[in-house]
Amino acid sequence: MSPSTHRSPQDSTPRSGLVEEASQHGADQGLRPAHLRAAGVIVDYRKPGSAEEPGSGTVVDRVDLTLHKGDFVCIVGPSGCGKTTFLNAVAGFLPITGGSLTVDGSAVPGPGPDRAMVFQHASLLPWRSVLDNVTYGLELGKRVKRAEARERARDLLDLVGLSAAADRHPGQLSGGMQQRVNLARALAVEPEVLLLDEPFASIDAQTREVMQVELARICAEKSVTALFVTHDITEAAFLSDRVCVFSPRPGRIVREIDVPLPRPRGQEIRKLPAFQALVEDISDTLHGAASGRPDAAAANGGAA
Ligand SMILES: Nc1ncnc2c1ncn2[C@@H]1O[C@H](COP(=O)(O)OP(=O)(O)OP(=O)(O)O)[C@@H](O)[C@H]1O
Repeated sequence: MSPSTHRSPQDSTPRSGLVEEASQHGADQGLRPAHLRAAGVIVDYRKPGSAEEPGSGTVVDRVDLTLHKGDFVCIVGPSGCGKTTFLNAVAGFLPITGGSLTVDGSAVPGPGPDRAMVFQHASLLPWRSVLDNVTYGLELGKRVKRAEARERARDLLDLVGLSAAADRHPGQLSGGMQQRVNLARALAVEPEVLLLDEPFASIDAQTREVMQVELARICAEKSVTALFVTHDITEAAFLSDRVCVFSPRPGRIVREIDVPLPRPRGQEIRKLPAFQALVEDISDTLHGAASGRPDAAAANGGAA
């Protein structure tokens, strides 16, 4: 049997016995309050009053997604399907056109310190030291005294393995090190939810695998709730508690795939047959979704 279960919000037709497992999962999760909830979220880029046909600018289409405290969820989907758009809406950078987005039951009014975003490119301030880059967000918020901010930044640099680089400048760091600083900077504001948009996409494959282990460890240690967008199926399988597969634009969740692999996860997990079966299952679903046959792919994957 596949190591995963599946859930397809747009299709309530039972496809296999695994639907019962998914329902059980839902019932278990239902005992915990939702932390981040997207309910019927629509994002449409069409300008108000535009002569374009209604719906022509729809990029995200009725996305339902619930994350509980400490969940790690990855979003995968074809290029241009709306993954970044959805993440930006959760961050509050973009208004939603329909549905609702809540954190701990309160509507997301716009950007806020409860949600921090890590982008693909580290965009550190080159004239500031590594330590001062990490304290930057805290200085902007002005809620933390300087001494406390520096102490917190030192703890975070320790967590990401960069204590020795605190006084260096970004230009003196490798891409992987810069992205570690970026992560420490995002964690410094102690966000409720960490949003990550392909943060390791421009890092070499070997460093990337190390960073994945580190990120999983850090999120577990800090009980961070994480929503992570990636094109890399192996990365999604390694990091996630659940993988959400989006359809081509307009992006909808065609399937949520549970990842029942134990934690903590080390590099050795990649060699497990269960891991490889999971990667294949996600891949089949993604290719099915991209070719417009998400249900066929989901049924095959779920019943394998
Ligand atoms: N500001 C904007 N105004 C109008 N359309 C936009 C805007 N930003 C993005 N789009 C369109 O929305 C769609 C989804 O873009 P988005 O970047 O969210 O996709 P994605 O799934 O993250 O893509 P990729 O995987 O290639 O990064 C694309 O067709 C894109 O052209």
